[in-house]
Amino acid sequence: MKIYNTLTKRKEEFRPLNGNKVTIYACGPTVYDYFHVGNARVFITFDVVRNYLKYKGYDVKFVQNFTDIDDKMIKRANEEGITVKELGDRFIEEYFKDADALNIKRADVHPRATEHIQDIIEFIKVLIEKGYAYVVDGDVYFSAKSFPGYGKLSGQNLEELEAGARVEPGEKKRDPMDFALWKAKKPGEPAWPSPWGEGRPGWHIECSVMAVKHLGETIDIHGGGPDLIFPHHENEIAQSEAVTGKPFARFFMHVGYLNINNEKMSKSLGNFFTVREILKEYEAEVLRFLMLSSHYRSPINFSKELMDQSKNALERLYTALYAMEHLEKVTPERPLNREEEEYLKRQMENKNKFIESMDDDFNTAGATAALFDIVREFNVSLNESSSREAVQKTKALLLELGGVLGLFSKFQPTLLDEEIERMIKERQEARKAKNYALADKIRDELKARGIIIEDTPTGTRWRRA
Ligand SMILES: Nc1ncnc2c1ncn2[C@@H]1O[C@H](COP(=O)(O)OP(=O)(O)OP(=O)(O)O)[C@@H](O)[C@H]1O
Ligand SMILES: [Zn+2]
Repeated sequence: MKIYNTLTKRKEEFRPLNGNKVTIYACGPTVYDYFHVGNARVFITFDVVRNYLKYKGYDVKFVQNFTDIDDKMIKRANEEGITVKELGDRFIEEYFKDADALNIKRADVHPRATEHIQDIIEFIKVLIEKGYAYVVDGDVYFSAKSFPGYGKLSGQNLEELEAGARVEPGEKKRDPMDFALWKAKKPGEPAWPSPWGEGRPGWHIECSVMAVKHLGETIDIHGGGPDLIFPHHENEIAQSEAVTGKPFARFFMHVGYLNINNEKMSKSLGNFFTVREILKEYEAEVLRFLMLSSHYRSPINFSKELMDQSKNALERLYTALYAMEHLEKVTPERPLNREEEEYLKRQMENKNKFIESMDDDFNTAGATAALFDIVREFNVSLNESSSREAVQKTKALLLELGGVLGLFSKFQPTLLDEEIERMIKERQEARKAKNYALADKIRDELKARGIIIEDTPTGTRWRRA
């Protein structure tokens, strides 16, 4: 399969470094607020990348960090009158709520910067010993010019970079291109002891340290949003390769911008929707589907119209799934006839189309188109007199491929009457035992599956919505 590599600016054949193992590190959120739809694009993209590599049989280890100490964290914690730790704990919890709703699975490791301070200090010590970093009044800076490959990711040379660089007030670096590894404590800021005095780590160093610690000196795939190419990932490369002397990441993947009115959705511009807001109006899967309908590197111009289009498209897929579910119950169990065998061959071609699309730099737009081809083929070819096997195989195929994209999490096979009765009995027992949380959960689950229950003085009654 091929992946577009920002390092070489072209699609390259992907093979893992170590046999069947694939290591992926994605830069995660700064946890000072709910995440917005632009951030969600990155998380959903890497969730799909990971799913697909697993589907292909790779043994994937995926790490996504939480940046839980930086200027934004400190500012927000002060505004709210809480500690940076409390702020981080709160928004990590909120991150998981939205991620769960969007069916973004947990990473194998979600390291937090503040839990790696000692590792960061050790890493910086090596950089100083090797002559890549220097100390000024309790700050430590990385000297960009000391690292020969500096600029290789963003494709800029030192002169171009120098023209864009400046020294911010309060920074004591020798050269405008240098960047902070360690920042001396300022009044009112959280700080940790270090050989250079109390302070806190810079942003770039945390990812270098956590990636190497959890995934090894060379990782297969490193990624994030488009604004991370420079300086964040450029700096990560410099720090990591200066320490290890090995290539840091073999492939860099960068997601395209999610825009609104053709401008980057961002907190600082104020033109953003949080995922939490969107979920009040739409099923989470609609947002996920919207992201998948474009190639991950193409820009997306987010709008209500686009959400509505995605909603309709997703509904078409669900309608087909429920039609398959129905046919599966009423069709005769008999061997496939010739036409049905031909039909299943055409569906296998659609499956191949899905795989070819995904093999081509995770082209989810092509992959979702293949799902619609499967549905179209089903709609014209099968009916109540078709062989049950043909229906079952179609449904299994659609669920398998949709599952790779993280879709159809809301698909629930229809409940039989006796299953409903059994769940109602369980709920009654839970209520008797005063386990109201479980009782409500059962009621909600029934509701999600289209069963309405009513408690009456003579017992609980139910009906299908
Ligand atoms: N509009 C966007 N489109 C695509 N990716 C984005 C967008 N905005 C942020 N990202 C990405 O989301 C991830 C999480 O970033 P982070 O939490 O630092 O964002 P942020 O700084 O809060 O966002 P903002 O850019 O809105 O200030 C990063 O990989 C970042 O590149
Ligand atoms: Zn990072």
